[in-house]
Amino acid sequence: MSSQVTFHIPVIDLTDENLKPGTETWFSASQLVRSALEVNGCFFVTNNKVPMEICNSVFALSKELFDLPLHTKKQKVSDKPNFYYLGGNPRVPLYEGIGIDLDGPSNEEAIQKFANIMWPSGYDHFCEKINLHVKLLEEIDQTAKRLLFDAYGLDKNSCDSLLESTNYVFRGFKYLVPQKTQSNIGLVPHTDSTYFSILQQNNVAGLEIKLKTGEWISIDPSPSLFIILAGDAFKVWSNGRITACEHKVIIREEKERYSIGLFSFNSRMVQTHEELIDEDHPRLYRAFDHYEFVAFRDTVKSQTEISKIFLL
Ligand SMILES: O=C(O)CCC(=O)C(=O)O
Ligand SMILES: [Fe+2]
Repeated sequence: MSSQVTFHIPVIDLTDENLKPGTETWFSASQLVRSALEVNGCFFVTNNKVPMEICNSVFALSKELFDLPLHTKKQKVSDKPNFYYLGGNPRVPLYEGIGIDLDGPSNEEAIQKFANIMWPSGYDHFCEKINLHVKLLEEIDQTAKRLLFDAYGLDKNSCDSLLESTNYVFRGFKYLVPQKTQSNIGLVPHTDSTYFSILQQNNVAGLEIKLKTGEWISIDPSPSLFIILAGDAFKVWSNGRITACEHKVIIREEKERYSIGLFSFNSRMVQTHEELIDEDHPRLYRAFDHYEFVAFRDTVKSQTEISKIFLL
């Protein structure tokens, strides 16, 4: 079992053949995942099953998508807040993001619907490759969540219902190279509203995360290394045990940067898991509608204000 440590952040090999529920390997990986999420709110995953050929196609397709005219990218693709095109924000002028609302767990129709809006005459190659990649990322997401649930020794049925109520959004990002007079901030420090955000870079660095110590570290941009960040929803679900990982994007290279990610939300309410509430750990947070929270946090600028929103 791989437990190589990068800046004290473990790397879990999800393709390890011995990684099966009930084994010693599973148990030790689940403890690593739990402690990594409680301390720094993130860990790395390697998955040799994700063929580089698919990753390369997906990054090439993401570039094609961003090359479309602005009015095409800005078309309405989802009713959910932020599950669509974002760009032209004067606070982060280098940044562009575009989302595919998967409308539940992996859903070929949703990808097709998105592709038909962007390319009205159809684009089967886009649908095929994105669908394959999303499926692999979803497998990573669900295995990582099961490892976490087992580390807390939780009831399987209630955890299954959390997985079933997941709504994924697959997003691509593009960052311009800053001009001489421009700031190199790609994205300001923030936590995500998600349970997990699984991020993949494409050889151009930029993603930085804040450790518990307060130190910011830059994440290796290799496309074969995925980073899983815990977001606000897991902090609330875990009754404050899990840290929502603060991160930002800083463009330090003279190259356009592309990244992609799978983000998990709840199509119902986000609430604290009952088994994680007891006399020693009284309930800290109120339940909330995930999409209302996403919409609300857009109106609030400070991270401190955001983390107080769901406190009782
Ligand atoms: O581009 C990246 O690597 C990070 C994107 C991100 O943090 C976000 O969209 O919330
Ligand atoms: Fe983020």
